[in-house]
Amino acid sequence: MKPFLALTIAGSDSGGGAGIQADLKTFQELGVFGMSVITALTAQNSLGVHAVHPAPVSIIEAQIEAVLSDMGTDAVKTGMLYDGAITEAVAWAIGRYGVPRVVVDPVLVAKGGSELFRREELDALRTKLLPAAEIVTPNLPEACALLGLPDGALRTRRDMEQAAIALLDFGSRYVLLKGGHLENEEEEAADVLAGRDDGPVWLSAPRIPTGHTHGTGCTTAAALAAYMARGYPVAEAAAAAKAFVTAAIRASFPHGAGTGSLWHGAHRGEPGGRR
Ligand SMILES: Nc1ncnc2c1ncn2[C@@H]1O[C@H](COP(=O)(O)OP(=O)(O)OP(=O)(O)O)[C@@H](O)[C@H]1O
Ligand SMILES: Cc1ncc(COP(=O)(O)O)c(N)n1
Repeated sequence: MKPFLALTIAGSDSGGGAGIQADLKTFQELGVFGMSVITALTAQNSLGVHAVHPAPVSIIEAQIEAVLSDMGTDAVKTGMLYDGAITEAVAWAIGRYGVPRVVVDPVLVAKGGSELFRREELDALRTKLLPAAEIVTPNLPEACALLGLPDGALRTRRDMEQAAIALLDFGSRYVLLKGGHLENEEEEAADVLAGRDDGPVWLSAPRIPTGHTHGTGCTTAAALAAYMARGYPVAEAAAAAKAFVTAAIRASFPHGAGTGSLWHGAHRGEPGGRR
């Protein structure tokens, strides 16, 4: 048996809840063999990002080359890319190796507000990477930044639908706009999926009353990539990823003194707690 393969190109989170660590846990949970290209090291815990050390572009290119020239992959997921030069190198390599399915999570800011990407170099994401994506998965602040809108400009479901459709102009086939940050949606955590050929579809789940949501975005995009690696069409992969992340948020736990982590094994239904 040869398993399906997925490659994450992202930053390392020492706390284990987001970035490369969340992605590899999610791939494994969903029966997909995970591989990784590390773009940056972060010293991170529940209280925030304490230090960031980007990798040189040459070692990022070497990691991608090592994996894709020999092993190949069924899907790629990108996360924290830190700056324009790394973004361009990743976009180029994805194009060179003809990666079949590409999920771009345009990570800009961590939960606590630390910048994980150089804002002034956002054009590299817009013009180089988004056209290579089958699907891009911004949260509301990321959608505002990509569209050049002021932060907080997207406040209603109608705003979200319009923004998701507008984001398609950057060239991806689909946009999954995540509504975790939509403050006036008390009852539901609702995301909208827009496609070039399909009208917007809403994916909703009950909003879970927890502050322990470190890594929700990475986990969603990684689950999407895992299901896409397994051959699911985008709409089915997005619905399955939503179910996976909702279960992981429901089983989230205090992990440090600040924002706690998701439990990626929750979908198995096993109790994860200590005795
Ligand atoms: N409290 C919650 N209960 C249920 N689902 C949630 C909750 N918060 C976020 N979600 C869901 O989690 C997924 C990730 O969305 P979110 O908007 O939080 O991503 P993100 O902003 O990229 O993550 P982060 O804020 O960690 O960077 C979405 O499907 C969203 O609807
Ligand atoms: C290395 C790294 N990558 C991404 C995020 C964002 O995390 P999320 O949006 O999933 O909370 C993070 N905090 N650290």
